[in-house]
Amino acid sequence: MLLARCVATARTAGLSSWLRQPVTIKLLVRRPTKLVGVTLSLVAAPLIRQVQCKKAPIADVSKRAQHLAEVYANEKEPTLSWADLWQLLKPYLAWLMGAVISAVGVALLNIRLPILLGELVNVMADFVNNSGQLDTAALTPVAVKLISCYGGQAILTFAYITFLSVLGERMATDLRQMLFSRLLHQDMAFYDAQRTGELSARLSNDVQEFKSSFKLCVAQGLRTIAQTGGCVVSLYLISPKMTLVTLSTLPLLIAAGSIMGSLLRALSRKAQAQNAIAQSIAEEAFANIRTVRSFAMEDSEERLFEREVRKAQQLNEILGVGIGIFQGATNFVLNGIVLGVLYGGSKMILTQEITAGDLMSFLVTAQTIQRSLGQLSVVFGQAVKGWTAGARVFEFIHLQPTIPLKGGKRIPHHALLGTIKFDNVCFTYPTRPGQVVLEDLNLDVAPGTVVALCGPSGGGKSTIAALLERFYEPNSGQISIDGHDIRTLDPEWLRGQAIGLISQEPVLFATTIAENIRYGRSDATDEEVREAARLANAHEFVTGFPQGYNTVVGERGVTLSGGQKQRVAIARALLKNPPILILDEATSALDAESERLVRDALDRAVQGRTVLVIAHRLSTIQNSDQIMIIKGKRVAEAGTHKQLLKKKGLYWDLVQSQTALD
Ligand SMILES: Nc1ncnc2c1ncn2[C@@H]1O[C@H](COP(=O)(O)OP(=O)(O)OP(=O)(O)O)[C@@H](O)[C@H]1O
Repeated sequence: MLLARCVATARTAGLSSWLRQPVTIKLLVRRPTKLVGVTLSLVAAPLIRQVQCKKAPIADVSKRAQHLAEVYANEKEPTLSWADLWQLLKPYLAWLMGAVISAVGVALLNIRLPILLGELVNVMADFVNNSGQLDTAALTPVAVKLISCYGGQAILTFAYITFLSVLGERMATDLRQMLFSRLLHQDMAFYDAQRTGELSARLSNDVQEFKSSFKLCVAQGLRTIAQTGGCVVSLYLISPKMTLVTLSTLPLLIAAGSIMGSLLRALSRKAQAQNAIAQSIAEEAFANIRTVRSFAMEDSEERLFEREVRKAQQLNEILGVGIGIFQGATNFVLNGIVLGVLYGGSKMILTQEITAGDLMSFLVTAQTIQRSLGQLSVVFGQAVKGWTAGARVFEFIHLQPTIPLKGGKRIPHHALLGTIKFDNVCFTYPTRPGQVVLEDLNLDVAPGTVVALCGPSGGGKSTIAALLERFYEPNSGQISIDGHDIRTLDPEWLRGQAIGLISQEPVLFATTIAENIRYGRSDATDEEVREAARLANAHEFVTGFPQGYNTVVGERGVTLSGGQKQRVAIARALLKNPPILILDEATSALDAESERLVRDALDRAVQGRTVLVIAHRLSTIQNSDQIMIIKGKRVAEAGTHKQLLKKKGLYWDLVQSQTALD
């Protein structure tokens, strides 16, 4: 095919006629140039095609991870206080005490067991040496003690594991609930700055890590500490002098341990932050899977995730090495101490301060301590991780929102007219303090009227709606409803009953249609839900589904069309029956038929309410009682459609641009 194309192209280039022509200088120069050009293009075209057909190179999406890393690097290190821990443990003190007593009991039995075994060996050695007969009278008490000890150990082990499991699970549940509740209460500005992946990482991974570490620390830590304490007493009984000399090394050990501990904590924090970055990337990819798919970015996302997960792996490996060094060094130092005891002890034997038997007992007990401390260093490594995880959880639990969710005045439903007033409102978003969005904005909305807010994109229309719902506080100025400053009104009442918001991209929950509509008012009857759906032009399509109102809509309502989602959202808002309604470009994302249905529903919805319509379409704008053009951080023009048309100016420009759109 390529060859055929070559020939054809050569023909069009006039190869045969060129060959038949008389040779001139001009011809010699011009035609070969043309031919070379054609030949080159013949060769180049498939190559270019091939290059174009090749899959686009994987885009560099690393900035996302880089941005996340910067966010984490700028965070200050969260801390966990003993008071936090106490607050968490207080309701479960009985379980904790049960666990502590059982764990210490197991430890004490562990100290007792070797002694009993020794006694048993002595009794057996006695009858082997002396009579050769089994002396059951001497053997039975020791055997009974030993069996009771084993039995006690089994029961206590069962008890402390059970107590700890109950305690750990209840504490983790409380922690999750506390964190979730505190997160739900945070200001919108907090959510503007946070990532959902990070929040869910704290809610699941960090709480899990904290719980496991706590259980391990109480179980193993307590046992080993009790064991060590018991052995130190035994040591003291054998030789007070040698015990005190050995213990004098403790402050040095503790100091070294603390330094190492803080290094490990820093490492652990880094590793956990990196885990959260990887999780954020995965969650974002899942949440935006349609965008990922439609841009064929699976490979890029995969690469990005792999890179970040590998970084997390490396940091965790370094942390593992750090913990390994710590444990190795601890063992080395402890062995050194045992050696030192041997050296000092042999000198004491020479000076007849202790017997060789005492030295032997001292060494065996010291070795038990050494083993316990070795285990303790493992516990310590885990404690570092748990402490960091706990600190990350409590960091958000301690965060105080600036706008409360509850508390304040409520205007009775029958007395609420729905007058809205913005007085010299200035506002900048907390996450972008350098950009003034509204400056001395004044706005008056009479009760029961429909006011269209229009104007250029980014002018601040949605911001006005957000301020009215008190998602943010204005920097200065006042917003009032029926003359009441909204800061004095109960936000729960304001958002839950006074104002209904229908936005451009309504989000539904992954449950049935009925439940999604009932989100507007949880005590609504089935008939009220249906009535709201009828008003919102949703009843017909809902009953067309095989499962009707019990149809599950998928995550964020993904299994419904845009228009259907919008109508369910309108039904949800109508069920609330709010005196003030905000329609934030509620129909702009719909096709003509869906828009007709939705607009029809909205026309019914606005009856008898004060309505703020954030509108782009001329048909919506001109049907409003009043039009306000938001431009230059304030209301640039206001009036009815007719009044503004007379003035021409800004509104005229808008009408011109919108006519084409409509
Ligand atoms: N959460 C936020 N944090 C920081 N800045 C924001 C936030 N939301 C909006 N902005 C900025 O505030 C300005 C006003 O945005 P707003 O959404 O109110 O405009 P709009 O008039 O509704 O625009 P559009 O018609 O395009 O929806 C814009 O410059 C926008 O970038």
